[in-house]
Amino acid sequence: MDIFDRLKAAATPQWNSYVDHEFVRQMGEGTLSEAAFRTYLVQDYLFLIQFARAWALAAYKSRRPADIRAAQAGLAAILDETELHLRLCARWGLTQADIEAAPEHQATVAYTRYVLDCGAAGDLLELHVALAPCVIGYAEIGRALSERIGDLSNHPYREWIAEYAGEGYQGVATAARKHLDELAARSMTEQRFAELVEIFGQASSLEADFWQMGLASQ
Ligand SMILES: Cc1ncc(CO)c(N)n1
Repeated sequence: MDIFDRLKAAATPQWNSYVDHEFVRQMGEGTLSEAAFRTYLVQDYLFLIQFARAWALAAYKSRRPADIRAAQAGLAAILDETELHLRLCARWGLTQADIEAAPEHQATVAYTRYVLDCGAAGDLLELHVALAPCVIGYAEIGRALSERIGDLSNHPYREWIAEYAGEGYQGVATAARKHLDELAARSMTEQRFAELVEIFGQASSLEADFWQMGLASQ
């Protein structure tokens, strides 16, 4: 078991509330309303801007070049991801300026500032644990949806699912998971594990709240 599997096993209810959320189920079935998806996607763009800052903070908190590179890769992936959001929002006539002018929802503020605070108050391991549900979780969700659906060609959420199930994103998540494991092997003591489970569980619950924000908006 790597550290990610251990964290997941120790925070199973929070993890499941995130990856098995009703929003994810409806998206997979193609029944999710466009209004819910649109609210989610605009907020997710704002979320990604703050998460880019969190990955940049990970670079700042790194002493080793290998850790700086890992943070650089995470930051680049987050910025690339925003292209998907801008492309999909453009179809609704929303420009980048429109999206950036949207007020942040409380769920967006809560999750992003929680992670940034883990990075400000904690060490690099705490920050990466707070970041883990995001990148590794979406890779799991995307892959599970894509495997269940099979042929995505007529699916209303094909672009979103293909993005996270795609090789590029899967590779980023695999690298993040490996890096987290190396970092834990280097700097985690067993006494600290319970604290890290707290952080991982909290971040997973905030992910679930983020989906809920989309559902509640329709
Ligand atoms: C809320 C949220 N979590 C994770 C990801 C994956 O980067 C995302 N785009 N949005």
